[in-house]
Amino acid sequence: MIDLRSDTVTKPTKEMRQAAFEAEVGDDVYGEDPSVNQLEALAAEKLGKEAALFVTSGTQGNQLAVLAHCKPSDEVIMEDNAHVFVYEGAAMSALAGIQPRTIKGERGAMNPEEVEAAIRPEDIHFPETGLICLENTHNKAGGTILPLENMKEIKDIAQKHQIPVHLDGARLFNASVATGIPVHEYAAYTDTVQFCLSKGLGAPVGSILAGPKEFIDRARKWRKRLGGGLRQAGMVAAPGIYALNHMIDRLAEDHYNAKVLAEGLGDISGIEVEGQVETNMVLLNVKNLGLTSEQFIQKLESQGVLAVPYGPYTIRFVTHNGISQEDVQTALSKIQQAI
Ligand SMILES: Cc1ncc(COP(=O)(O)O)c(CN[C@H](C(=O)O)[C@H](C)O)c1O
Repeated sequence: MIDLRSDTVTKPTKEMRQAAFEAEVGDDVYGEDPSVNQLEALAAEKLGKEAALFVTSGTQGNQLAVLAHCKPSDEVIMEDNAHVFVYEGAAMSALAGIQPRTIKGERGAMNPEEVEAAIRPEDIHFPETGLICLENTHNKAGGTILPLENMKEIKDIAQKHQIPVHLDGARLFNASVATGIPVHEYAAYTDTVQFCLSKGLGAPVGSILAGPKEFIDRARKWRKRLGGGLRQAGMVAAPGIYALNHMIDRLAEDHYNAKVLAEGLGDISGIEVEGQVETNMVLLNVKNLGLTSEQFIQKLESQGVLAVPYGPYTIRFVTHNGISQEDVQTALSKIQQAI
C-alpha cells in the first residue's frame, strides 16, 4: 500500500525507537521526567517562547489553548475551514463553552480587516471575543502557508484589542522549511503555538503547546483535569527530541515529492490539481472523470493507493517520511490505471 492519506501515518525511525528504549524517565506529573523536560525546553527554545507542554495530540494542544485562554461564553474567531472548527468534534463548545466565529479565508488566510470587524464591541448583548485562532500551514486549504505579513497584521489588531492569538501550527515546520523563515519568527506573531511532532516530523505520538509560563501552567492544570497527566512519558518524548534534532530539514523532501506528484497528476487527463502545491499536500479534483471523491478513492484503494476525500469531488494526497520518490512514481502509474 502507498499510504498518501496523511503525514499522521508516519512510523518512528529506528533511531526514534532506540531513543525511546534508552530514554531516562520519571513521573511527569511531579515534573520529574527528564526526557519530557528536555523536549519541552527544546521546543520552547526553538519557538522563542517561555515554556512548553508535551501533549498527546494536536487536538489536545489546541483545546488546552482554548481552555487556558478563554472563559465559558467567550467567542473565538477562526477561519471557516480551520481544523479547530471542522475536525475537533466541536470540542471548544463541548469542553470550554465557546462560541466559534468563522471567517472565510483566502487559501486559509483571513483578511485582517474582516478579523477586526468580527471582534465584538463591549455590549451587554454580545459575547466577548476571547481568542483569535490562526492555522499555518492550513490543512483544508491544501497545506498552504500563511504569509508572515498576514500573521503580523492580525497580531497587531489582536494586540490593539487585547485579545490573544493562538496558532494551530500542526505543520509549522513545513511552513518554515518551505519559506526559510525560522519558526520563532512565525511564533513571534502569536501568544501561543501548537505544533505536531507526530506528523511530518515523524514521531509516534504527541504535540507541543508553547507560550508564556503562566499560560503553560494553566494549560498543564487543564490537561491534568482532563486526565492527561503523563507519567514515565519520556519513552514517547525521546522520539520527539530526535524529531526536533534530525527530522526538520528533510521536510523539503516531502515538499519536493508533493510537487512531483502534482506535476504527474497534471498530465493525467480528467484530473485537475487544485491550487498550487506549497508544502506536502496535493488537492485534486476528479469531477471531470464523472466520479465522486469517494468512488475514486475506492478505485485507488483497489490499486494499492490510499487517500482521503476533501469534498464531494476533491481528494487530498499527503507526502511524508514513509513515501519515497519511487513511491510517487508508482502511485502515479496506479492512479492512471485506476481511471
Ligand atoms: C492543522 C491541524 N491541526 C491539528 C490537527 C490535530 O492533530 P491530531 O489531534 O491528529 O494530533 C491536525 C490533524 N490533521 C489530520 C490530518 O491532516 O490527517 C486529521 C484531519 O485530523 C491538523 O491537520
